[in-house]
Amino acid sequence: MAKLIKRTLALIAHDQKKDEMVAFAETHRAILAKFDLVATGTTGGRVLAACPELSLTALKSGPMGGDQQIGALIAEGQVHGLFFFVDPLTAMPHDVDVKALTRLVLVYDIPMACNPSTADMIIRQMTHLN
Ligand SMILES: O=C(CO)COP(=O)(O)O
Repeated sequence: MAKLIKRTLALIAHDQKKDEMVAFAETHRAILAKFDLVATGTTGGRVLAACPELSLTALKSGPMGGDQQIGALIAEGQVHGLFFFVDPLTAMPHDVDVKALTRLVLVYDIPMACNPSTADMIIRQMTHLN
């Protein structure tokens, strides 16, 4: 029987990592097209500009609560994978939000990739999900 509900993946990239997120989305656009996507605001805008065919909902920008929105979706069981390209070299005003989000990923055992090489491996494993 056909599956009626697509699984959802979340995409987030800090500013210094957004080009890498766009490259990731372009490389894997065929797989990503099989999922519903959510993203923080600026990341979502960049990905949609590069891959307008994707089904992507852009939430608030990270510093304005976007990480928390994605954390809430994880707590509700609505996110099945997180691709969060983290910048380890820049201090973030919303660092506590980032920590809260990654904590919920651990609580709910959601697959998470924090860099492009891990993201490549995980997305290839996800081809069979949808
Ligand atoms: O800050 C972010 C994640 O912590 C990303 O937010 P934006 O995608 O809105 O830049």
